[in-house]
Amino acid sequence: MEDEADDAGEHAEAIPLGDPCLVVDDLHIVFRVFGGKTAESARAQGIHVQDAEPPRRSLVKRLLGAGRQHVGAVSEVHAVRGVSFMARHGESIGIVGINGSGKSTLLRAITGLIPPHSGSVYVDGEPALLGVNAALMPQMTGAKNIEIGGLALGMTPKQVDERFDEVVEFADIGDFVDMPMKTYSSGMAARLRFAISSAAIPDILMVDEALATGDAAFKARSKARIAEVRQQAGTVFLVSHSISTIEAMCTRVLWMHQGQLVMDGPVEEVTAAYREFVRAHRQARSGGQAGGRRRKRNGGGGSQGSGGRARRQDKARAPDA
Ligand SMILES: Nc1ncnc2c1ncn2[C@@H]1O[C@H](COP(=O)(O)OP(=O)(O)OP(=O)(O)O)[C@@H](O)[C@H]1O
Repeated sequence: MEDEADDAGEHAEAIPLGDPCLVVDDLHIVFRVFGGKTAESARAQGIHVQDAEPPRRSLVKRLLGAGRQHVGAVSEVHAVRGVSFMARHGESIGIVGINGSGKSTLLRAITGLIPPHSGSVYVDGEPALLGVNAALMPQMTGAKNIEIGGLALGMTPKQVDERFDEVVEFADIGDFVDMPMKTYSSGMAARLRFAISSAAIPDILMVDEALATGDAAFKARSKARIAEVRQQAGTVFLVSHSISTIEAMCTRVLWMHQGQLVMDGPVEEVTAAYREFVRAHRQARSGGQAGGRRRKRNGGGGSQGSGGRARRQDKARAPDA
């Protein structure tokens, strides 16, 4: 969680809301992960992982594979767990949550990039979304990606042509537009994704961390573009670790934790609760890490003296526990 001085104190303007444009009903997203290590590290982060049934193999495959060692386990990462909410035309909805809480997965599921394991996503109209982590081609130039991305969003070749210069200017990538995207910094790529995905004023605009990568001028342009989308009855979803950006650009906030929606409400209410949670989470983690480092030093054959110091620290911390 970061606070950006540029945004601090700003608030998104409330506009009259339209009819529902999106209903997410008891949505579950499950990823199959091959390899035991991934499951272990995910579990260590508090992510809900369960061992999956091994896939049924055909007789031929079983015979060919006979004698081979089974490498790693198949596990399932339950990334989104029973999420339900409704969004209306004109809303600007922020999604907050610590790393791995399921924010991007939820957005990708709304765009239709990931099929639900169970539950449903209903969208009013055809969602013309380039989506989160949009599949722009790293080996192609920015120019080619603007063309392909624009067409994928439903623009005609003429419209792509007309908006080309505006997209380049918005993304502020200058001459890099003629370079392959793999040469871009992550900030440049994120700005270009945002510029392409918002060029056609989509019904639903998904913004995943793109705003964290720009300077104050890019943020101001993005804010104006988001306002334009909302004015034209579009809906905006914004994932950001910057609470002040969420406060400046959103009218409602969803808080995800371990794949679940733990809070959905007005900006001030949710961000206040989330700030408090993050502070406590950080304190718990820094306490845990300090303990971990201490244990490692002692375990590494440290002198009697350092072990003594560690024990005294533990005693001093005991009343807090
Ligand atoms: N393609 C995938 N295959 C397997 N697991 C995945 C995949 N994509 C995401 N996950 C897992 O799903 C969980 C949710 O990930 P997600 O990227 O949605 O979280 P996030 O809240 O957006 O995180 P961050 O803030 O770090 O971007 C994580 O445990 C992640 O490891």
